[in-house]
Amino acid sequence: MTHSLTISRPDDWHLHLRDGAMLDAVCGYSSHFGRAIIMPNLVPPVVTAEQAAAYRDRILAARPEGMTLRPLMTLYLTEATNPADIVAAHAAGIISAVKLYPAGATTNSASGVRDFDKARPVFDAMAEAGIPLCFHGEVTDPEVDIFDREAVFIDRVLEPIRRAQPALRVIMEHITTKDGADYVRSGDNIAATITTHHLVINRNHILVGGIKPHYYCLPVAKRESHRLALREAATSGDGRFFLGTDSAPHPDHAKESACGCAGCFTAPNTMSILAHVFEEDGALDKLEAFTSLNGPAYYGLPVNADKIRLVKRDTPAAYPAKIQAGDETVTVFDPGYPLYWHVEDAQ
Ligand SMILES: NC(=O)N[C@@H](CC(=O)O)C(=O)O
Ligand SMILES: [Zn+2]
Ligand SMILES: [Zn+2]
Repeated sequence: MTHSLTISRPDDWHLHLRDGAMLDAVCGYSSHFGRAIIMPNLVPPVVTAEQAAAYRDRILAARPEGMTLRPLMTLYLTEATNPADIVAAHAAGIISAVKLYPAGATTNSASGVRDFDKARPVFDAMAEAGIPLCFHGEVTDPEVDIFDREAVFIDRVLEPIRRAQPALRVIMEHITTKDGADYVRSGDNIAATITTHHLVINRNHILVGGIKPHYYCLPVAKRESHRLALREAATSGDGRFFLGTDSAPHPDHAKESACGCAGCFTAPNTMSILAHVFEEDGALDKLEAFTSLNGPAYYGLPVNADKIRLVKRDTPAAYPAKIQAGDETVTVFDPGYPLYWHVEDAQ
């Protein structure tokens, strides 16, 4: 039996496209998406409107022929960020959001924020201008267990910031816990992205039977009960949860290392995996809300006017196990099962 489903073109509300040869190699794999929030954690980070505009132009130039993805740019918040610069970049249409990395929390986050009080003037200006703030929500305190860092971030950092500035529009990026999902449901002006891979893997996938570097990302996947809580949130249709793939390519040599870096590259098979996951949970009717409706509603943008079609066939969808990026390879996320949902453009 062939099933098919036509949905508004999805958006990716959290995407790493990198730069240079890696950008050229990965950009085309996000072609099913209408728009993507582009993460600013380049080396050096994207901290000025000029850098964001130049990066946007490099992304537009890297799109293969016929690809329509519109990059929505972000600025990387540092302790030196001037509130007026953010407001001006947003008013000029150069940026759609600002990204806050706690210093040292994840890949290329060394220039992030250490003392959150220093960013209060930025939070106030963003609240007034209605600019969304995306958080990598983990504390970096070495005393806090890595599996607890998201939950502790909510209590120690996010809740005090939101209490001081309730009008700030917050997105908790890539939530990995039931705590995160529950917190998002508990208030106003808060939403969360959920990645494809956190709907598929728990921490056993990373550690049982040998260490699997290609399943290591940050925040690290948690125990099964948390994965199930994320599945419930994503497939519920609740407008506060939407897709941010966090597709984060790294060269294989950097991941398959004694100190392997964090990130899963999911762009090539994300929509096929999501259709599989939503079908498994009897929630295919909620897929469009998660991938195509809830994100634009929270960001105050229109839903994409065009559509894509997902077709379930008897033969698995083909995607590469690895891609070439310059003289390096990048491994594509393996969900561990064949994917029968194929993605097509629809009229
Ligand atoms: N998610 C990851 O594990 N890695 C991301 C950074 C991030 O989103 O935290 C990356 O840039 O590689
Ligand atoms: Zn992150
Ligand atoms: Zn990310």
